[in-house]
Amino acid sequence: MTQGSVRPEGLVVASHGRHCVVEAPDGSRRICHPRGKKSQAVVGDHVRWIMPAAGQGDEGTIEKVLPRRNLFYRQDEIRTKSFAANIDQVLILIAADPVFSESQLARALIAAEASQITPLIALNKSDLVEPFARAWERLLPYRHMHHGSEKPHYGVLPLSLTESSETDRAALLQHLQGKATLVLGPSGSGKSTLINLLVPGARAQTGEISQALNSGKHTTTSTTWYWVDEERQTALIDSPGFQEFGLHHIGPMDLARCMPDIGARAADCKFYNCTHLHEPGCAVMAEVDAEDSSHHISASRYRIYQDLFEELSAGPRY
Ligand SMILES: Nc1nc2c(ncn2[C@@H]2O[C@H](COP(=O)(O)OP(=O)(O)OP(=O)(O)O)[C@@H](O)[C@H]2O)c(=O)[nH]1
Ligand SMILES: [Zn+2]
Repeated sequence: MTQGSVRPEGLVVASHGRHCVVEAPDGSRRICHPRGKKSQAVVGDHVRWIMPAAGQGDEGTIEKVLPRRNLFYRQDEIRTKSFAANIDQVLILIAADPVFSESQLARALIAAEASQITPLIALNKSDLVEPFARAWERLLPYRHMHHGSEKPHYGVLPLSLTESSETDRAALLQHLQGKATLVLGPSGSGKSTLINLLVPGARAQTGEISQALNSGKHTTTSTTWYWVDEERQTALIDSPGFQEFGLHHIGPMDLARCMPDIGARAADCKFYNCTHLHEPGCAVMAEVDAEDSSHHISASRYRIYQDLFEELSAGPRY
């Protein structure tokens, strides 16, 4: 068998099962297979790859996945699912309608903290006045979360992607410029609207890729990388899987560290190994719904902490 030619570093821009699409520095794209388990790549990976030799088809081979700066993933009791590698931030897109799940939002934020990736929250559909006011109110603990410094811990951005699309496009671009941003959000929050606003023709691109990957079958790729600009400096990564956000890779005792409002108080607990569930002298419990305190922890945030602590402490069910 003749050897194919080794190509310069490539970027994985889509994945479907074991197949993926690799983009060369010149922008050309090709379907690739991993050579073995170790070369199994995810979207955002930089890879060393080989083009097929003449007469050996047109699919390339991934030889090596280069070291990752980070990997954003979720984990349930059985398996790990990767969203993407080497990303700069996670944009969590929720909306005034459908009503968002605070628990899902908290889970995504915890996963981002655990991977040390900056999250940004955007609340869409500000044109739906009353539902928006309610949702904005529910985001109060997130808008006001501080961790020592004056600057809020999380950016929270109001948007109306359909009603004031041009203004919001500009506002969003300020946050996205020069970065690779993973977009996550529940169904109906406006992810497709957002991607089509920033990447005209995204739909067509996805269609082509999924068609190539599945040789014509109408299934969508699981994760896709889109360039926003021609210079290929700003990217959006679209990925499903927000609904079942397992956090089994996080130990219960690491949970407080990944919830900044709770973590900020934990150092003042009487016991160094306080679980903040029942201990005397717990500084966290003292702040739950404390009306006139700057260290206020909302009742809903504390309930999410309790539930997650229990979930992450439980052994495997099988
Ligand atoms: N009123 C209002 N509707 C919006 C806004 N942005 C998006 N929508 C509508 O919300 C609906 C859902 O938007 P999509 O972009 O399809 O949502 P999605 O997150 O991609 O949903 P899935 O494909 O199910 O994951 C569509 O009917 C949009 O037109 C907005 O700012 N205001
Ligand atoms: Zn405590």
